[in-house]
Amino acid sequence: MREILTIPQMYEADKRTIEGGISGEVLMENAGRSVCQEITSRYSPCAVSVLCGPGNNGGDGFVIARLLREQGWPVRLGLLGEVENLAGDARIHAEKWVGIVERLTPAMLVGADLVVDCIFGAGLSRDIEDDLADLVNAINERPAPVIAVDVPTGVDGASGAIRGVAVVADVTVSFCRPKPGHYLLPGKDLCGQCVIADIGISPEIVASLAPEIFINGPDLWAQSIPWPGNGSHKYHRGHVLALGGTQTTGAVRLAARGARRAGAGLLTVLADPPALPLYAQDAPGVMVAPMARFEELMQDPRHNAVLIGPGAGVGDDTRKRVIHALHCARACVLDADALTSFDDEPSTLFFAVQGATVMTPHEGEFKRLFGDMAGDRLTRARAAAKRSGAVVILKGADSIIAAPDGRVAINDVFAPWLATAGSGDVLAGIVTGLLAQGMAAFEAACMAVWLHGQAGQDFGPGLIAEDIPDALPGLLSRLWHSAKSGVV
Ligand SMILES: NC(=O)C1=CN([C@@H]2O[C@H](COP(=O)(O)OP(=O)(O)OC[C@H]3O[C@@H](n4cnc5c(N)ncnc54)[C@H](OP(=O)(O)O)[C@@H]3O)[C@@H](O)[C@H]2O)[C@@H](O)CC1
Ligand SMILES: [K+]
Repeated sequence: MREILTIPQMYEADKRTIEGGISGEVLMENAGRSVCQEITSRYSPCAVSVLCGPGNNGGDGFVIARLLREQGWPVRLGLLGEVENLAGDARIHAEKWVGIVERLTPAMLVGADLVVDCIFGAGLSRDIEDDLADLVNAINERPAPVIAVDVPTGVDGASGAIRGVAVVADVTVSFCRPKPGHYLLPGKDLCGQCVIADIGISPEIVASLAPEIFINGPDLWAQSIPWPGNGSHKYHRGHVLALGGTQTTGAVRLAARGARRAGAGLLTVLADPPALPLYAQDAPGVMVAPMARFEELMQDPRHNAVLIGPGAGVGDDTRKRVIHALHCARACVLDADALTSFDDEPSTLFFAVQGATVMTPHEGEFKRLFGDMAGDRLTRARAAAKRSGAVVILKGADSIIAAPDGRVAINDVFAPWLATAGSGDVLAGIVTGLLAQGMAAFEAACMAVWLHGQAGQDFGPGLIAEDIPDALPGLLSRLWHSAKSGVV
């Protein structure tokens, strides 16, 4: 279940299921029952207030209220608007509710031990304002736990944006597959624990929608990991050229360690002669060569992956080296200064992309290179990948990995410890190390972001960038043992 459905895909899945013979009324019953089961498995019977909106999210609420009451729970139900104005399946289920329908005001919260938020779901179409905003704030001010149905009211399911105000939920129960808003910030933080319930939409129907958005994880790329075999030698595992700075050497030293720990067979740092001893002394397994030999070394096809950016310096020299590396069609990872060097002429960079290329901008670098694109991070990363022809890793707490062919993954880890100097350099190194071993660009980028995130999550507080490469052997061992036992 790594697929994420967009909101239009979810409506289409609903439609195709109904065409296939399961009625909308039954889907809504299934949705309500799944939420009811989550509630009864987590809480003992207590006073519940079910808050219903005027659409099908509210319709789910009528089912939940009825089923909880049938099990003896004390339930109050409040509706935004009148039952007469409800339509379709929501109307059908509203008419099965035999209790009182109260007005939806903050008075609904008085005495509630548990709140069920069914005000707006996938159909949220504008900001929440006025009395409704007051109600949402009142829900958030009270200590009673909140179960959100589909998405917390106010969270845009497509983007994770907060439309005015939003409910802070303890648990969110959504249906069939997650939506982007469950994984993109800030929405992700408001969902609490996210549960995805099966309401009868078949995997075949989901597959027929050809989902392109995924939660990043081993089942997305583990099959593509190029594990070495008995007959492998170091050249089978690739030879990285990492272009190092003269003044700033730490960035490439960190990146080099990341690339080597990720499995690159050999790694040569190119730098101006005064800096070479520093790189050589830093790690005995690293080779060094003067930067003046870059073009000559690029003629040897065994040098199959190039990292340019960390500590490279912004300007003409970096620009020329990037264009040369891209023209040689080697796997290229472009980070930091390699991206910033093209702020004034991004189309020169995009035009030169031809082989496996991964760009790793953070928000600031992204904006400078791709300009002020419209939309949320997911939409912008996808547009940037299409435009540049490269795999784009838009770094952040919810890193997005987008391929030019439309595939995109959202990373799902909690690792704020990674916000530390040098962490991005290590990530760029890990991507390069995986590309050097022949992994395809999208899979390598996804795996690198996952390894980086897991390293941060596992290590926890106190992490410094140097710790990330050293956490890789443990993570890779886990993946290796899973691969050997056939479990992903
Ligand atoms: N698809 C499926 O597979 C299944 C879906 N199911 C459920 O259906 C839900 C989607 O239902 P939905 O399409 O009726 O949308 P929903 O979220 O109820 O809201 C629409 C209403 O809200 C109103 N409104 C919107 N924003 C507003 C604002 N800021 N302030 C004020 N009003 C605002 C909007 O008004 P309008 O924009 O039309 O003026 C309209 O009246 C989905 O989340 C899931 O829970 C399940 O039953 C199982 C199967
Ligand atoms: K909701």
